[in-house]
Amino acid sequence: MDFQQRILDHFNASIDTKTYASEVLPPFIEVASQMMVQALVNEGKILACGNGGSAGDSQHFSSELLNRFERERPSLPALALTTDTSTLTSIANDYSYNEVYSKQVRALGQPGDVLLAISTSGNSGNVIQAIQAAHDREMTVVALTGRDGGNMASLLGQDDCEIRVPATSTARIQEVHLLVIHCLCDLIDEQLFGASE
Ligand SMILES: O=C(CO)[C@@H](O)[C@H](O)[C@H](O)[C@H](O)COP(=O)(O)O
Ligand SMILES: [Zn+2]
Repeated sequence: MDFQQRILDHFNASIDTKTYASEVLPPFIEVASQMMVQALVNEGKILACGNGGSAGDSQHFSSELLNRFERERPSLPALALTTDTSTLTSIANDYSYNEVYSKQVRALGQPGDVLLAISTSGNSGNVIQAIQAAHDREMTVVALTGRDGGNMASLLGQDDCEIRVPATSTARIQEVHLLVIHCLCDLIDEQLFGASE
């Protein structure tokens, strides 16, 4: 096995996916950033959820709002619903794993908040139910998806925004999701705190 070539194959596939995504995603990323800025300006917050690597992305996003991205600025209200193991395990144990995020959204979400729903397949049941709960709470949804958008895509309304990575590999989709998250953080700072040098 030629591991050097295998590594290069990963790098090249990731580069190709990002190049293709750069041709289709920027307008959706801008809209999503505007949705988030509107929530923050109106004293709202952003909740984030996903599974596996997307749980990590949820926490990556919330930490960059709560702490900072690349500039000194006040903390911004964001919360990853993926971290409280007592809450997650009790809901999964007492009800269903599909409800681990939706029950938190129903408790924490307020009208005007945004849910960042992350799923490479668009078919994770707990993320789907989180979207339904967000709509019930009069929240809007930014969906980070891939493939054909899955069942999440058909749940989204005209006030929501889907950022769908044009790829099928979970790893390649996630690599673009992280770039999208950093674009969102940058655009939020630019709109809230002025153009950077
Ligand atoms: O990170 C990876 C694969 O790269 C995995 O942990 C992946 O996140 C898990 O299989 C998730 O359960 C996939 O869920 P989803 O992205 O389809 O919603
Ligand atoms: Zn991964």
